[in-house]
Amino acid sequence: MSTPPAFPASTVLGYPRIGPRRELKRALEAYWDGRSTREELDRAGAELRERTWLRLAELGLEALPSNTFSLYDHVLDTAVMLGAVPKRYLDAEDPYFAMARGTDGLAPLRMTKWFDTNYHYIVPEVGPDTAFALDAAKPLGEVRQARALGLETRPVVLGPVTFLLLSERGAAALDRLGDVLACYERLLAELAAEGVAWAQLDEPALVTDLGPAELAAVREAYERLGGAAERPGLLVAAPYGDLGEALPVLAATPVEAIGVDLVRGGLDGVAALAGKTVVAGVVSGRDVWRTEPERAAHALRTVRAHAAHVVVGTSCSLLHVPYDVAAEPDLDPALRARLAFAEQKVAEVVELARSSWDGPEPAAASVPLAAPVPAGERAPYAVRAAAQAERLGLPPLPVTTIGSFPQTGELRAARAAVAAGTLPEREYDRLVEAEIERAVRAQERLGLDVLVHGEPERNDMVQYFAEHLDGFAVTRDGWVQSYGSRCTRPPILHGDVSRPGPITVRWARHAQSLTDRPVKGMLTGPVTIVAWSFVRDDLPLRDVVFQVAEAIREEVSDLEAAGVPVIQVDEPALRELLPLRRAAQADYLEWSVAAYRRATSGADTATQIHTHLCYSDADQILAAIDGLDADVTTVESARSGGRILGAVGGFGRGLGPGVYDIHSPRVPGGEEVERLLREALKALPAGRLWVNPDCGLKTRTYEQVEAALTNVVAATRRLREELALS
Ligand SMILES: CN1c2c(nc(N)[nH]c2=O)NC[C@@H]1CNc1ccc(C(=O)N[C@@H](CCC(=O)N[C@@H](CCC(=O)N[C@@H](CCC(=O)O)C(=O)O)C(=O)O)C(=O)O)cc1
Ligand SMILES: N[C@@H](CCS)C(=O)O
Ligand SMILES: [Zn+2]
Repeated sequence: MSTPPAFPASTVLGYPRIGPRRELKRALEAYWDGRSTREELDRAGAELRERTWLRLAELGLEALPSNTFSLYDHVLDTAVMLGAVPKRYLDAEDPYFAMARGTDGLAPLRMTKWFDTNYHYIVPEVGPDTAFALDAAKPLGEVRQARALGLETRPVVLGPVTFLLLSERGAAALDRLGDVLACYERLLAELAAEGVAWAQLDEPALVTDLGPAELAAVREAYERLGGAAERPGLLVAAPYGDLGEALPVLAATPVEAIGVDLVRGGLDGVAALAGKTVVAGVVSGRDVWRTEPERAAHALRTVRAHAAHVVVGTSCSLLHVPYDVAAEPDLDPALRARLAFAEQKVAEVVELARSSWDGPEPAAASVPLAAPVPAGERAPYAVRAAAQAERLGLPPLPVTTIGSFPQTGELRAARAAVAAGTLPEREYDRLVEAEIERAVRAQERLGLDVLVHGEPERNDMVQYFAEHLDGFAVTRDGWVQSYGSRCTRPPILHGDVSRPGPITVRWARHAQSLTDRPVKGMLTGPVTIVAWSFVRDDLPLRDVVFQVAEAIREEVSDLEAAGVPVIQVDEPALRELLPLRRAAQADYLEWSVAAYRRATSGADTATQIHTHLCYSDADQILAAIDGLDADVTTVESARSGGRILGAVGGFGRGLGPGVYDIHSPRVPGGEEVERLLREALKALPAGRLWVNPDCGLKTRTYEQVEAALTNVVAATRRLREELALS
């Protein structure tokens, strides 16, 4: 191939795509509900892309990315582009959304966490029979759409090695590397024929620990793609950490440009970048803090000393940060002045690219050493189990839910009205109480054993707590995509955390007053609260987590004092924060488990502590989950094909592997639930098995939930009878 033109001076690796006012969410949900057509959905997507490119150009960004838009998920887009659509989806009315969400007769593909973020991707299935065949319509279409606006773009595609490593079979799927590379070669040829100057292949898997076979795959992939006769210039981007041992391997291939994360990754290996264009990721895509210009300039100077050409960029896609600080007039001005969302980060990239990078060396980072871990122990499990059995008197295979019941439009609108000052708080509280009663009565009717209040008062399981703790700020419109059309507004943890007063007690007490059955109080754990917030960086993360743990410990104590017999402390993000490199994992697991125990160990022997994990490969951290010492652990299992069951044999306490995939609008039949329960009974003694959905029910409707739980209870009763007879 001929030498590509010089890479322009500034770029970002990707951009938010949900829309500044969540326009994509509304367009998707209208299409799924049958209120709009596929053409209308596509038009909404096209408008969002157009707005993004025009705004990035207006902000002065020199190299614009394309194909960073997705209707649901970019990993799913890549599977479709490569023809990796499992046969069972081909006849669905809309195979793309059938894979993402399932249909009446068809379960969706698995969904799990994207590296150490709160974004979730759809896990591709790649088998020996997958008939790879390139369909480049999406990346080509976006290049053409931008060109019609007079803008040249750099298509961004997930790279072949990460695509295969993230697929169901993981590293074993590298046996299909040759066929996948043939598709990528064709893609690059089609992009070159279109006149594209540069393409970006994202390879975040390269910042994880790679063995010899995986490193050989990196070498093979980029030797082959770099050697392709017809192709654009190639930028291989490695966000979320340090390239480590993959850096010399990648640097030795003919790719012209490498994108390095200089916020999370260090500068130690930069000498290996000699002769390359380096997209220096000095502006963080993972936090909302302004970039320190001295630190960024220092990194840029260091890279310049080695690289052939330096481009100022972001550490990763800006997908993980909200659009615009200017949309947040309510934030305290002193805090606002410290913040940068996507628009501000683009402006920082542009400004750095225009500056000379001269200036003083930055002051050494001064994060204090972590404080010692406070301890806390409960009575041995056997003692607790006996006391709790006596107090609760539950049947075998107790049925419970994970906490949330459907969030209604009425509640959401009421919360918006309280914020706008058009609905008095007292009226809102009455509405919440009525909703709690509705959830409690539904659970009694359905025959559940441990009830929940349904979380109707919560906008989100993290934001709600942030709103009631000191040390946090929350945003009005700081939405970030979590999966598909679902978004969160991560709170900003900027000061010391403390609890001014009880947070959940009045709602739990109200629920318990309505029923004789035990009600489970519902709290979010310290790791998850911190993981799903943007966190101050002047303290070790573990100290911040322990501050939150102290606040949750106080809440546990107040719930107990109010007579709540079961308390669940959710930690769905425990796996998410696991460092990507093994060397750092043991330390993290030690302090994160200790923080959970600090939050829960004040509980009385007869108070049953539950925890819950979902959306991640919990089987990989089972020892740590055991270390949480919760009396009962509920985990996602239905959506992930029961893979957790293979690992739970030695698990010593109560366990509820989910039997209902709450992500999908589809309702599982009684036989399906019974089959999943039988599978669980092969892995666990009946005395330890709990019956529950994969996760909370807030994204579902009452109609779906009641139908599904009817089937769950019926299947459980059949098995209870069988167990009693045997
Ligand atoms: C369980 N999960 C969670 C994760 N992260 C979190 N922070 N929270 C979680 O629960 N990660 C892992 C999993 C899966 N991820 C998600 C993420 C998000 C949702 C979800 O359902 N999000 C809702 C938004 C929730 C919220 O903040 N609601 C507010 C505002 C509602 C709203 O849209 N208001 C309207 C006005 C009101 C109206 O008239 O309707 C508006 O602003 O325009 C609230 O309830 O008050 C979503 O819809 O995306 C689930 C799982
Ligand atoms: N208690 C929460 C946990 C979600 S991970 C819920 O039920 O929504
Ligand atoms: Zn969950």
